[in-house]
Amino acid sequence: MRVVVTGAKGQVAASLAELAPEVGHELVAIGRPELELGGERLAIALALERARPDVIVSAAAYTAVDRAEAEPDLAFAVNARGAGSVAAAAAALGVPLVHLSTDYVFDGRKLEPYVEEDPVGPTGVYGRSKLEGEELVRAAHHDVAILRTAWVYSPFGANFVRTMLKVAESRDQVSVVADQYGNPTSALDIARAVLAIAEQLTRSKSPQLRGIFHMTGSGEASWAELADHVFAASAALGGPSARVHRIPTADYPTPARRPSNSRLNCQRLSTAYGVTLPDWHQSVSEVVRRLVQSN
Ligand SMILES: NC(=O)C1=CN([C@@H]2O[C@H](COP(=O)(O)OP(=O)(O)OC[C@H]3O[C@@H](n4cnc5c(N)ncnc54)[C@H](O)[C@@H]3O)[C@@H](O)[C@H]2O)C=CC1
Repeated sequence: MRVVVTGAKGQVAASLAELAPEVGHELVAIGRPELELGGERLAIALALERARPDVIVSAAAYTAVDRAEAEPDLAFAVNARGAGSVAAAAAALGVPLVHLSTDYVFDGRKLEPYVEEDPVGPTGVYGRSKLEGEELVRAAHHDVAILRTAWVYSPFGANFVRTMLKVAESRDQVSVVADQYGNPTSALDIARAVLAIAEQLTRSKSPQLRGIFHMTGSGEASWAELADHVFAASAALGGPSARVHRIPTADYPTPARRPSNSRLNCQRLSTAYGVTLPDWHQSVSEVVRRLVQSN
């Protein structure tokens, strides 16, 4: 299977590039300048056509949640119209599309984990732009699995786990928000799941495999609990660690308001695809091991 992923250096794209050859798939990652999601629809279509995909994974996005509040036009150009253009290109090529979306389409007021049918209500520009992306993707192509994931970390790029390890190199204590709950998700696990999903999409036309699916690491955490585990795993390997000082969201004001509960229920994915991501503790330990040992 020849998998074409958008966003050459993103966490998910980099994880796919690492894994695909190991499991016998060809991976072509295309990023800027060849593929500019804020650019013309025709240019996006031509770049994807040249890559000759059997399946397209739409992983590139404007992911700077706080900066998006000051750059809504760019966030919507990339996450909404750009995503729609990728879907239109997949439709024109007659290939399935795996599109990544986010837990931040929800407002966080539900007390239980969100299911796919729950009403959406993004609290910021990033979430709104990704939600419009979902809608434009579905309007452009029927052969699509939209995967909403969350709290992504990996050995690559910018993410919370890497930030914690970096901060602990110079500080004994770090203040971390303790009243937002979600599902930490390793991009390495996303990559494995995306390939399994893409394989099934290329083989079967079943409507059960199409639509929106929640896909996160198993288990839930607050940011403070995640930080605790990062430091415990790192300390066990002789890496940097710090004490976690728990603070409420109110003490850590950010331009974008984040949902206090963005936990996702992933049952639908498991039923349709037989795919369940590993427990987050285990996956965080693996990423921390790689980061500490590469230092
Ligand atoms: N990082 C996270 O915590 C979460 C991410 N997601 C979604 O998962 C997907 C993958 O996320 P990550 O790999 O973490 O993202 P990332 O931020 O690591 O990578 C995004 C990639 O998109 C590229 N990109 C940005 N603007 C572009 C443009 N105008 N044209 C072409 N490429 C552009 C960047 O260069 C980068 O390679 C995204 O759709 C994101 O919205 C969903 C929930 C949480």
